[in-house]
Amino acid sequence: MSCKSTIFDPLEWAYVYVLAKKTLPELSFHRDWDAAELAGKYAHISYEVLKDLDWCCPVIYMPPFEQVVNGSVVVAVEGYTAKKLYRRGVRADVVVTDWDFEPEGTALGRIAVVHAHGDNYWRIPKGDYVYSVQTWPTGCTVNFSGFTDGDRAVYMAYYLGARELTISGFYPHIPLKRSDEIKRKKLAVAKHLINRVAARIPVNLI
Ligand SMILES: Nc1ncnc2c1ncn2[C@@H]1O[C@H](COP(=O)(O)OP(=O)(O)OP(=O)(O)O)[C@@H](O)[C@H]1O
Ligand SMILES: Nc1nc2c(c(=O)[nH]1)N=C(CO)CN2
Repeated sequence: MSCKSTIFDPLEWAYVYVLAKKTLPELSFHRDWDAAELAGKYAHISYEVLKDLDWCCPVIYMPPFEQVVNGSVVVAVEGYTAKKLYRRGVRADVVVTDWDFEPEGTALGRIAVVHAHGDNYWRIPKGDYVYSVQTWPTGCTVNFSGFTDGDRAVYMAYYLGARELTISGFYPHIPLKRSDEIKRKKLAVAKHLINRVAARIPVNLI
């Protein structure tokens, strides 16, 4: 398989990145490029493996999800969610993760999309993963836009051809894992970005 770096919509990414930096100046964006370079060295699988799936109408499961519904692709946001789906008898087709919420659950999915950023790149493993970045992509990495795992999964589905999508469990008012100012601001960014995609295709929130 050919392996080239890909960015779907540089203008959208520029919008997202400005928004994220303005909202969350406490994060280490100055190390995002180091993260992308490392991911570029790790990456040997193109995001194109994702094109083998039928993206017409995916379901994206966020960590607090309750309902399981039919869809053409099952996307789990974080290993935690892949585990939760597995316990309900569902295998994730894709796990979108920045490797910090029960990452061992990533192995339960078929394809993992591992995000490298300036506050995690020393923790992400080298493996048979698709690597996403939040800089101009390098090596075999991909920039889908989006920021947190949840909204990045939504952008990914949109760019891979979703004509409509369902999100199960996006409850930003009930933060999981921890509830601090950074988490609340990240979830507010996620909500804003999901709404941007929802202006382009129908997004059902359940
Ligand atoms: N109520 C919720 N609580 C937590 N995450 C949610 C919720 N609803 C949706 N999500 C999505 O699930 C992802 C969970 O990832 P995780 O809890 O690891 O946080 P994160 O965004 O990686 O931030 P941090 O690394 O600072 O904890 C979030 O990025 C967000 O997109
Ligand atoms: N530099 C940096 N980038 C990120 C971070 C983070 O903590 N630091 N968290 C994200 C997902 O929530 C997405 N991108």
